[in-house]
Amino acid sequence: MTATPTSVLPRVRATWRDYLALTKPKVISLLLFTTLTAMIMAQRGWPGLTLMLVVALAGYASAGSAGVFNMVIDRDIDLKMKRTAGRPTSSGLISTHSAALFGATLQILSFVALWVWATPLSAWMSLAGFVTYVGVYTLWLKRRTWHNIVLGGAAGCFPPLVGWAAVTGDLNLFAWFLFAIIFFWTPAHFWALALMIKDEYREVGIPMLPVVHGDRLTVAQVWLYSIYTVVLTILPFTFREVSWLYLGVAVVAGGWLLRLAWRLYKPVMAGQPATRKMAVPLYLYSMLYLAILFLAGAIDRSFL
Ligand code: HEM
Ligand SMILES: CC(C)=CCC/C(C)=C/CC/C(C)=C/COP(=O)(O)OP(=O)(O)O
Repeated sequence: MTATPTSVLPRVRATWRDYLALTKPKVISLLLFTTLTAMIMAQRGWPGLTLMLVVALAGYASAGSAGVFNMVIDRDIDLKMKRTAGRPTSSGLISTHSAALFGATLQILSFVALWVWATPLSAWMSLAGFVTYVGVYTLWLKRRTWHNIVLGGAAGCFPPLVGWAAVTGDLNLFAWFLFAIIFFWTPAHFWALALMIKDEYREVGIPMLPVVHGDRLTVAQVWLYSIYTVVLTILPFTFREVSWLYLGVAVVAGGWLLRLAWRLYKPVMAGQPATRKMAVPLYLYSMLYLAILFLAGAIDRSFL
């Protein structure tokens, strides 16, 4: 009898890598970037290595915990989509019970760490992000309405508030601007992606905008939200919260966002179906754009 190579046997024991995968590390990297740069903006300089490390670890744990619960709740639909079928909660490699225990532990540790070593408000903001992602987006809206990512998208806006509150113990108008920038940015980020994977969403019955109202309304919404975003990013300059460096970056990087959104909008409005190739540039650039903008804000408020 010939032995079966171990690489083709189904795995029965989860490793730390599988638990790490439950936390959606790539998505969190950008969420955390907005948290840490918001801390620098709040401090108008370096807030200290210890506080940065505490917030980075606790922020990871909180957003990671949200990702874990999202994968527990959505394990049925995740299993039916190619992109997500291999998730440990869908494949059964990690049981619902173990995943929920892991997620709850992360959330409790994060809340306590932020409360004790940062500020209570930062702990509440992080919990609010968790509740919005798991409760409002995943449990309530995701399977019900195409507005899911607009309202539920507020979850991804909390990380800068966590960072700001960790430094100042408070939130001001500029901190809420950072929240609003991500709020208006999310549709361009997500609906560009939704156009790329609309067939998968259709098959599992998730009412994302391209599935329920088609490509034309989607690109029109993406175009409108891109305009709102760019206008909004310029406003802090008028309040003298930031100076010329940030303004220059916001205009140039925002101009590029509008260019890519327009290049998606124009052919689709002219009657062409939105293809994956048409949507990829905007989806990929959306992430770079947000990173550049927050980095520019941090540099501007530290040195100018
Ligand atoms: C409701 C709001 C949002 C929705 C529905 C959404 C949805 C998604 C989805 C489905 C992906 C594909 C990732 C994968 O296959 O694992 C993705 C990728 C990504 N998202 Fe979002 N997103 C949202 C908000 C955000 C926010 C606020 C950030 C950060 C500030 C963010 C950062 C990223 C990053 C960095 C990726 C790339 C991950 C990769 O390459 O695997 N997203 N998003
Ligand atoms: C401060 C704090 C705790 C914030 C947490 C917010 C958070 C994790 C936002 C990320 C948004 C995101 C990955 C949405 C994808 O969900 P999806 O279910 O549509 O994507 P999927 O199909 O890949 O699971």
